[in-house]
Amino acid sequence: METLLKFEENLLEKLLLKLEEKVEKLAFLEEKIEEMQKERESQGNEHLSHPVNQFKLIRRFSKDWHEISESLTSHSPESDLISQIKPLTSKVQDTKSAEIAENGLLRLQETYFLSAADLQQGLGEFYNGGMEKDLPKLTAKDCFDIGRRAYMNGGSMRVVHDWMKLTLQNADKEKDFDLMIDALDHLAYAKSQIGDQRGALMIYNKLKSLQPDEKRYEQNVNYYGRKWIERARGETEQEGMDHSKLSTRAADHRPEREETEYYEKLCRMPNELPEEKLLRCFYWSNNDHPFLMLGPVKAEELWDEPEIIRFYEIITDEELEIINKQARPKSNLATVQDPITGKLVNADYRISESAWLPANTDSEEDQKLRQFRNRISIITGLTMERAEDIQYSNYGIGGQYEPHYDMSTENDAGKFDEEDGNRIATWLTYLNEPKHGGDTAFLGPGIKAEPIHKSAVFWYNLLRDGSCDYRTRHAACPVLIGQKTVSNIWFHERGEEFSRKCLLNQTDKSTLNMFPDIY
Ligand SMILES: O=C(O)CCC(=O)C(=O)O
Ligand SMILES: [Fe+2]
Repeated sequence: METLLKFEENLLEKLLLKLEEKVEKLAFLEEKIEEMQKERESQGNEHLSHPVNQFKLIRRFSKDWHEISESLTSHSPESDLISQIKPLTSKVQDTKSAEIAENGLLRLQETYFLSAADLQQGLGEFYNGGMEKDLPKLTAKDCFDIGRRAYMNGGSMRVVHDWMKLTLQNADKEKDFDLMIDALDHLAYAKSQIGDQRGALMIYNKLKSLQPDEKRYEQNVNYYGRKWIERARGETEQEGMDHSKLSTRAADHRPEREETEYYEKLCRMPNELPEEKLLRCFYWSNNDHPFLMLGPVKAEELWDEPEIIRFYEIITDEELEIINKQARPKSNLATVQDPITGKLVNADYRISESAWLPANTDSEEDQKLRQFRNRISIITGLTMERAEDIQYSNYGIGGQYEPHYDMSTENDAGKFDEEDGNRIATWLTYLNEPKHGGDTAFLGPGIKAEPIHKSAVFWYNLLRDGSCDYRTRHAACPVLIGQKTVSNIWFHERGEEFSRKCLLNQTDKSTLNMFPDIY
């Protein structure tokens, strides 16, 4: 009996431990649910058009839902709920979506000259009349992770500094002591890098008093103390001064600085045309083509040399819907279960995703897409025979496309297929209209095309003698607010021998224009 009694005591102890564990887990889940519901409610009116909300949604899947799924797994590994959560959290983690989202916000900050506080406060200036309470805010941990990302990218320490300062202010309000220590540590380093040795010293002193066992703080106090004294005596130059502008890009992804700065400036500034520039707008029927005679297309010259033309209303709602419908499952997007239908649907949050639509079956949808292609062929006078399939792209947080040429240039290693020839022209359709940002910037003329819903821009990438037109270098500016989807069609040289005749003189203006004098 004594053994039995002892055994029972042991069992009770274990049961109690189990129970406590479960209660703790339940409390954790309850807290998570409350936190996430609160965050969802604070999304404000703008929901997913707001980059901060997009960022938060991705973070919930990479962090919160991951933790929930881990916690549930230890409760009941076979649960139905886990099988729904796991594939998505793993995909979000595998695709490094949280990192991409952090970089997206940093890119917006850099391009549009936003302060860390602008972003933290929910970009109020872009929401006319947007009430303060309707704007999504970044938490202390959000700020820390963004600042840490900037630090790991090896970008501007001024940016790291500002994010860490903001982290501190918010961690103080949220009473997150551990986070304050981490933020102070990074802030001190950033200060030392931007030449504020005294500031760094003061923070390390504070850290030393908070955590006396941490040897590194003591070493840093000594080091920065020495530096500061040397500087005060004029013995050393100010060290580690960060002269780089606001570069937040990862070191291995930093194209030519000068071009990047120019492109970012173009994105940031309003479109400006030289006063003397006379650009035309007109109805285009391509020399009274029977399809266009009664319904010519509204056209507008965005630039003349090289000629960049915008056509309005060139795609129907139905065609748009088909493109979206066909492209979504093809883009490499994570799938989630639709809570109403139970079917798997795509969660499109990625920075930029592309899909190719061959439109080569007998289905009604594909026939409609071929009709769209045919319309473009009639408008441009170019054949679709060698044109590429429709390419669909969807931009996410800070989604952009760095300056590039669409054609292969002399320097490209993998040249084009000789049978098709180079990409002679580009047709770029805007499938929707973001609220801010997302313009297509043309670096040659220094202008940009706003993404206007259902319009398209068209230009030739090659000169009349087949050589590259380097004035066509272009880029997609980061999307600040809203969503942007586009579709490209690239035409190739072969088959255009009669529609765009080859000339010996590439600079002959009268023949360079696609549209000879209209008037
Ligand atoms: O999305 C844009 O504005 C431009 C896209 C582009 O240049 C491309 O896909 O080649
Ligand atoms: Fe392009």
